[in-house]
Amino acid sequence: MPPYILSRLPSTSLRTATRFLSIHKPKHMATSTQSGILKWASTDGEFRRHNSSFRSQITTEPGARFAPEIGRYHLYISWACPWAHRTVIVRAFKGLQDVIGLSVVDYLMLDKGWKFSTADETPGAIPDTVNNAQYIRELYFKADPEYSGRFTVPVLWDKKHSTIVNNESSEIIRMFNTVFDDVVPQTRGLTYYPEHLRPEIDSINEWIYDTVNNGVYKCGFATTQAAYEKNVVPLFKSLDRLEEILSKNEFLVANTFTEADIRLWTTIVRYVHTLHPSFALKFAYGSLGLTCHYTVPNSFDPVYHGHFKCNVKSIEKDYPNILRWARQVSCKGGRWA
Ligand SMILES: N[C@@H](CCC(=O)N[C@@H](CS)C(=O)NCC(=O)O)C(=O)O
Repeated sequence: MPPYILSRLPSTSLRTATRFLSIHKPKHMATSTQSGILKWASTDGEFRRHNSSFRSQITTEPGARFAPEIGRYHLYISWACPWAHRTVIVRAFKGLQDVIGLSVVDYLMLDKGWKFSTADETPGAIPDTVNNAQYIRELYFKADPEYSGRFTVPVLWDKKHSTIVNNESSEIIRMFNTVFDDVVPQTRGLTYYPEHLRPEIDSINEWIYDTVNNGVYKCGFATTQAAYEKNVVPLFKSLDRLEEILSKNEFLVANTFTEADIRLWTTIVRYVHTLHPSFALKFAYGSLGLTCHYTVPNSFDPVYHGHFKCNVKSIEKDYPNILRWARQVSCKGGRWA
């Protein structure tokens, strides 16, 4: 096993992180010897996210190729994925469970990428009853035989044209937010992207995406000390900034619960060991009619703090307002289900 990259920490603030660390890089993290689908970093050691390839929209415009219809679309997610997690939350908040089908891949991703399992093999998994695929990659090739990008979740599938509509979570949540309003009148007008707050939401999303949502990946998948340090500092600056915002506000934008909260929450919830499982499971998942089996009580997904080594500070100990907000968002899930 290669020596753990943080053993060469230069600055005092970063050095404090070592008290949280194990001394070896976890096996699943990218190394320069990894190849193929599990190779995350570029040759300079930095993780660079690829743009999502399928960017069509479901719209209510007359003659639209992808029109909102009950039972026509299917969402593929992984419970392990914060991007996919956003989409399944908005699907639930907007009451779309009976409108858009759901498949959940196995939590484990190996050489062929995300795989489907039965619930007996992996609790929480929901096989692909639409395409009968064994791996997510099959959907990409069905939609485009020449596809050469990554095989990511979420995937929003159109059964009518047998193709992928969109595989970009930020766009999928925007569609779910409004486009089915005529077919699900019960949640019409319930919006997580209110018009008057859009500039503020867009602006906060932008830096949170770069330094927090994607920032944790840039730290976790870095294969050099330099690449790690370049990204861990902005990540914690942003967490400090969020702590300040949340010390004065209930939610991120205008004291209103918006998509900015949902987008941040799915990252933070993977960060915190002590967001009590009853909040996360019962409120955020259970009462939404969903079950999250990949977490177990008392070890709430420690992926970023532990595996990704984003551990200069701890949310539990150093960010009381982010923790308070994260718990509150979990409760919102229950109230709105
Ligand atoms: N831009 C995409 C990113 C999705 C993404 O990166 N998903 C990860 C899981 S968290 C994935 O499926 N990765 C598989 C791979 O890159 O091979 C989105 O926001 O929807």
